[in-house]
Amino acid sequence: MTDDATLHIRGVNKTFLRTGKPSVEALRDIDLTVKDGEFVAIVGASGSGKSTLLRIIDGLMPASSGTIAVGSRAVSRPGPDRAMVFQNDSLLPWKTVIENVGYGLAIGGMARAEREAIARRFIELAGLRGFEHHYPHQLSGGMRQRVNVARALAVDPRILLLDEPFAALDAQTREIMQAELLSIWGRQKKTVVLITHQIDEAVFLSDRVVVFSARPGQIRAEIPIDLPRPRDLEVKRSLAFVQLVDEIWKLIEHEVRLGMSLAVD
Ligand SMILES: Nc1ncnc2c1ncn2[C@@H]1O[C@H](COP(=O)(O)OP(=O)(O)OP(=O)(O)O)[C@@H](O)[C@H]1O
Repeated sequence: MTDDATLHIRGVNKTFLRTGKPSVEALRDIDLTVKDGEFVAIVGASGSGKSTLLRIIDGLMPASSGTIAVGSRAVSRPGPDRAMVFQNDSLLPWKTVIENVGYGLAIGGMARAEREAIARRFIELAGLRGFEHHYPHQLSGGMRQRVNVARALAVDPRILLLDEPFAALDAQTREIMQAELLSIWGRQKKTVVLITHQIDEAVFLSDRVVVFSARPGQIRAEIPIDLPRPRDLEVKRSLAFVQLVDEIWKLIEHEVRLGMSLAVD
């Protein structure tokens, strides 16, 4: 496996062909490099192809054209170097927390004792110590989403792909999760691509915010976020933070309005 976890997205296009209906051009000419250890957030109108791009990066779906590489290695299918966290928790309801967190390792063939030891480490990191043998239905939404994040981290991916991971949470839980994610990332230094509709979440977490145009998704702007790190929730009250959120909102507002008028049947 390559040591360099830089993500290279080159000339990616995606058009969905639909039987009996017009095709949908979702992505056009996406070129993006996410450096090893960098945290990049993607924001944009609904339907601008953000989730499609993440699925292509993860290898769940092929691009119509273009390439994805991690370091010098081209990727076209899911692999242990990338892990995805979805908006809705995707836990197995019949498995306990420790079994869910160790699930990716079990699939990889790791023996029980070893994978449980690793799972315990990530359960602890996610602040879930004491809940190892609970089932998903015994946890709150925020706790389930922490299990999802722990499960993604347990396979030790070089690249973490987060598709609106906190969208289903209430505002306070979301803020706590944002701070937790930052502290985990501060220790683990993964390459991260986060999709979010919350501009303040994008600014708070990332090194760079990429703004997508309305469909077909194209990169409209890239805004470096030069707020000092480590960041805590206090930074959200600073003038620099508010100005960045405002700048990005102005960029995206026009695209959001356009996106509303482009809904697909
Ligand atoms: N399997 C598919 N078949 C046909 N069209 C699709 C398919 N998946 C996505 N699309 C279309 O591609 C476009 C991009 O969808 P995508 O989910 O990537 O957007 P998004 O930016 O993630 O949206 P949101 O922010 O609402 O989640 C949309 O118009 C969507 O309807």
